[in-house]
Amino acid sequence: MSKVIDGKAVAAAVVEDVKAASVRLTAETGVRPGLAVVIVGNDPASHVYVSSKSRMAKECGFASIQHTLPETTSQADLEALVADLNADPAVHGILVQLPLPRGFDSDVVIQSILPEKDVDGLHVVNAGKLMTGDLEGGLVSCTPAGAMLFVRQTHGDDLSGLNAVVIGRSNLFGKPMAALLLAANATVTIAHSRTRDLAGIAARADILVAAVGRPEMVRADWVKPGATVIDVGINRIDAPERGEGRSRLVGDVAFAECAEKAAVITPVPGGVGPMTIAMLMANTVIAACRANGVEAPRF
Ligand SMILES: Nc1nc2c(c(=O)[nH]1)N[C@@H](CN(C=O)c1ccc(C(=O)N[C@@H](CCC(=O)O)C(=O)O)cc1)CN2
Repeated sequence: MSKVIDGKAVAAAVVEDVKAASVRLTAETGVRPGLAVVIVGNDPASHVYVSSKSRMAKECGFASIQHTLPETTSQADLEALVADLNADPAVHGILVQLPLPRGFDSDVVIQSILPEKDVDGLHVVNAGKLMTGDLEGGLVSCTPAGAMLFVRQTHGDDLSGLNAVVIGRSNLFGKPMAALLLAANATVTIAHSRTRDLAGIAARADILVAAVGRPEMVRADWVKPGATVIDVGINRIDAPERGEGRSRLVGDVAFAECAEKAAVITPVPGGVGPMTIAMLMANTVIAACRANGVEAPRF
């Protein structure tokens, strides 16, 4: 049986470090880190995530400003809000919750955020810094940064000689995760829906990362004995065994059978998910430190 990573505990430890860095910054400069969280529309899951982000920001001692906009907001109005937040010196981090409602051009909105305030790490400047191995100069996307912390805690900072396979090639996760693994000297393969022999490629991975959004797609025969398996999927499936109309969360990995073969594995829920919000707090305090000429903490 493998070691199951407790994402909530790791996230809580990150948040403690963020709080300490926030206190230090305020003591040295009188500045409180400021995080602006923007949500458009009524998606219930997005509202839950945004409330958690705002609550966690307050816990970290940040000034947290939530902008809740109706679905009828125009692209121009959203971009105007981002421009105001860019110009506000009390705001060090700007987060636009994704997905935006149909009709918005998310990419244009994300690229309108100043790179130094892009605490989601999605601006092309931050993506470019990550791609060129400049991990300290930019801001790294939160979920991959969290998943990478698990990998570093398991294998150390140098992954030389290890094969890593990332299944999924999204800008939000797959590509930045692959870049982080590469920067740590892993031999990295990005696999996706058009990859031939996905199972065979996955089975060669010392570090297998699944981010495809397909419930329990990764089966035991995809896992190399002794591998580290990081599950980034969050899929809600019907659970009639829990009663009529009930559902449950599962990852992209068939947890029970894969745990028999892996040395280390993350659960869903309680694995990578909680790290997303913790690393957002980390990025915000980093951005606030940099904006005020104070050495930024490393996570
Ligand atoms: N602007 C962004 N939008 C979105 C991001 C993001 O990083 N930036 N990521 C996701 C949603 N997300 C945060 O925004 C997020 C997803 C999941 C969790 C989490 O803790 N999940 C729990 C389970 C929660 C549940 O019970 O439903 C877990 O895995 O344990 C936190 C944040 C898309 N949008």
